[in-house]
Amino acid sequence: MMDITQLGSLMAGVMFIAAVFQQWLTEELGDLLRRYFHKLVNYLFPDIHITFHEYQGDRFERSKAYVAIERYLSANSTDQAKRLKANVIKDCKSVVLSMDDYEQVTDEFKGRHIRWTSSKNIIRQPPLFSYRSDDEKRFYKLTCNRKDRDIITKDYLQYVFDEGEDIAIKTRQRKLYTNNKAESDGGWRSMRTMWSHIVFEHPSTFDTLAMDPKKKEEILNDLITFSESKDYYKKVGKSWKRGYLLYGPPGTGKSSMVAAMANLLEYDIYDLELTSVKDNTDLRKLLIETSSKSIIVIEDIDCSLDLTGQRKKNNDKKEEKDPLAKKMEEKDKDNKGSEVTLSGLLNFIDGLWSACGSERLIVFTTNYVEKLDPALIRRGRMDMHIELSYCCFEAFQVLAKNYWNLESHELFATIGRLLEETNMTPADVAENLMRKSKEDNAETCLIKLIKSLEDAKSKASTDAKVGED
Ligand SMILES: Nc1ncnc2c1ncn2[C@@H]1O[C@H](COP(=O)(O)OP(=O)(O)OP(=O)(O)O)[C@@H](O)[C@H]1O
Ligand SMILES: [Mg+2]
Repeated sequence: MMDITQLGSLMAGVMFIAAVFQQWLTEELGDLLRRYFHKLVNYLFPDIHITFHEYQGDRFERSKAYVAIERYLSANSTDQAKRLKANVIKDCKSVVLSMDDYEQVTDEFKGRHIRWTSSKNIIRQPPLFSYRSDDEKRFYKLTCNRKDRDIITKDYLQYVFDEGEDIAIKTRQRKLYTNNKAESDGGWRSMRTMWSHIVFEHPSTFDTLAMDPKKKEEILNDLITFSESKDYYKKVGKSWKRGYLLYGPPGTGKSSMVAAMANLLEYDIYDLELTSVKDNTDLRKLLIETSSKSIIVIEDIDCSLDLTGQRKKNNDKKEEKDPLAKKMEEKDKDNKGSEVTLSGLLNFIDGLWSACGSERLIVFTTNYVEKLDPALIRRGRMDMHIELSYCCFEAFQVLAKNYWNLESHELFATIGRLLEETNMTPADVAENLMRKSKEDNAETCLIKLIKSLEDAKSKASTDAKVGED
């Protein structure tokens, strides 16, 4: 027979086992129930929603994601929407349509369906201290199936953002920037941007550029390869930029080529006037403010600064200078107004800061390549050296086609011979071919050009004779 104590222990043991079993059952059951509950919710509500607000927090700037989505939807899905908003761009030259509030469009990505809705929240009481005066908060809502969540949030959204950025680049108005001396004078003014800009509209293209066709083809290929090599530059660990040195006599098309490059790749141009830059710090500030997809051009680099001299000066630093010479040097510096040094410029081109933007060309132009410090133009800094020279016959043919739509003419042979015998810049040839009065026609202009070439030839031979004497 069991005594009372043994019975009590047995009961306690049974109760303990029952409690453990009950807890296990609840957990298992709970898990099971939870799983079924989730399944039921997924079945009843299979979609997830992601919202993208136009403004995040109280920021003044529109959210980049929202703007990219807006552009993407404008380009791809507006034909589905019934109510559209019109945005006029490029000085009323084109209209971009975007879907109006509370419109809905659908999209498809790798077989998955996506729904986009444009919507807005009306804020009853706008915050007291807000940059924005509007009391409407717009947002886009993306709806997709829960099971597509990963592919949509990773691949699809990245695709939408990239497409949005591409559209922005294609539809933007390109700009020609220049650095303004007055803006970098210090004080409150230095807070403002140091670049000022106008709309960039230059008609020069590679088609209108008169030069040796082989060389032109080589430059075109180089530029196109560069613009398509984002991944390659990343792979080899180089920042995505390329330097071009354009050299040759005045009027051979250096500036025209910079414009043609910008038109080909749809880049902005930053025309950097080095003599207006106070010092290396300002040069770096200017660099930081430039955007990607741009050409930074320093024209007539040989005249911009005494860069080679500057280097020499640094080398003689240790020598004791006589006070008068020192004073003269300082005065000279004041007159020049710029303390940018060669090393500052080299840093600008390929120092660490130069990687702050990407897809950028740096172009130097000069009439005197031999005057430049070799450090400035070594390969890697100026990757391609392009000589623009006097007009050859092929270059003349391009100009004849541009100015008179002329492919051939009996006078072409004479012109070809004269161009071989004398040096004339494309600018001068173009000047002769230009229509200046109503009486001018292709033939009168060709005759005018022949006359100019003959004059130039006889002038060159008299100059040579004088030189010999
Ligand atoms: N290679 C060229 N092809 C077509 N047009 C040209 C060419 N070179 C010069 N021109 C014509 O001459 C004008 C002056 O040329 P551009 O300003 O490009 O010369 P540049 O080499 O930059 O001269 P500079 O060294 O004086 O700055 C251009 O507006 C263009 O009409
Ligand atoms: Mg020029």
